[in-house]
Amino acid sequence: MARIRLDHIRHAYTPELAKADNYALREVDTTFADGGAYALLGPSGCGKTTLLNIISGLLTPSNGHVRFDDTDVTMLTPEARNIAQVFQFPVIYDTMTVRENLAFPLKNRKVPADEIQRRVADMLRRIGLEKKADRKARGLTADEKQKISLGRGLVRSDVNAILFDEPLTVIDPHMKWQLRSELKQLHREFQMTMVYVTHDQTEALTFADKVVVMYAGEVVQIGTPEELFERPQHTFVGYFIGSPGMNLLPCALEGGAAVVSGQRIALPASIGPVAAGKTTELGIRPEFVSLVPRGQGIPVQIDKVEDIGSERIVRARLGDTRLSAVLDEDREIPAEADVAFTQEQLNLYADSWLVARR
Ligand SMILES: Nc1ncnc2c1ncn2[C@@H]1O[C@H](COP(=O)(O)OP(=O)(O)OP(=O)(O)O)[C@@H](O)[C@H]1O
Repeated sequence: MARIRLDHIRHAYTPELAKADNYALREVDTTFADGGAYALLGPSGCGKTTLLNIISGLLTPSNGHVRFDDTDVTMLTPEARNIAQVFQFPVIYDTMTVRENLAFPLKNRKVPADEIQRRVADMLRRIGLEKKADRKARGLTADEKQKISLGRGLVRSDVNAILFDEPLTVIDPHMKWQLRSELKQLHREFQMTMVYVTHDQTEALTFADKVVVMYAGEVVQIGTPEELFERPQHTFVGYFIGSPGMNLLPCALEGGAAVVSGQRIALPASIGPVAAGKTTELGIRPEFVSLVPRGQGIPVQIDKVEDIGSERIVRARLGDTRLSAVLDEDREIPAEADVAFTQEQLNLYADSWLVARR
């Protein structure tokens, strides 16, 4: 497996788009560690597939270089890059049996027959198709065919990386969980470099060690699920990760406090200075907002309480600013309440980026 270096990558699909400064990837400069499991997460159109295709060699970037370890692969074809790919829809040979499909990439690489047999048997078990091993792929369901695609991607051990583009889209919801666990298990056992594109945060957070959050052609944060939850580097990450997302309250700064709709909220002393002229927002996860008796916190107007099983979401307004709180279901919710914030969990954003702590 290999370390993947994305060295100042930019991409515009046509020269005209480049001239108009309309880049699908505005600037990506990062390194994926050898043996890491990365998920590229972001909304439709943010550039995930473009970046994956640049890693695989299906696209050549307008600027920058791709390196696998110390080899510059920017101009190499996907075949020459020695990678495995799993796409959104099955790519298999319909006239071959399931077993033959799985053996195919190994035979191509001239792997010895006994090893092929062993690896294929292991993969059949992992994807749950042992009983259909000798059936032709043609007659199988879309779901089963996609499992074969996954198996074909995972069966080789000599690839530089395995790239997945929304591979579980056609898989039945109850099977998704099982296949995701199987992928994670394979990663643990064989430490493959995996890059997995998805717009589903559950999928990204459960699969990856590191989630690469993309927004408008840029990587806005790479972090563990905990890091993305606790210290979103950009307001988009706060909003996109978590359900409901982070509360973002437009604020002014005044002597160590944020002023939101006329109410002062003391900031942790460690939050660094902010240059004048920036647009500032206070970020707080709904999980760190609590309701306290009137007079003990900041007065809000409660609009709605939603029951979501073990928790309740309180929708409120602080002046004109909307705010959510997530509370345990057994917590009583007074008709009139103030809110209080866990101070350490307050994040300050200037022009959408997290203000560093000292
Ligand atoms: N062949 C193309 N020609 C021109 N523009 C393109 C082309 N493919 C993608 N784009 C544009 O590049 C941007 C990034 O697209 P990309 O498919 O990489 O996003 P994505 O995050 O993978 O989205 P999705 O989840 O919908 O697949 C979008 O604005 C898209 O419209």
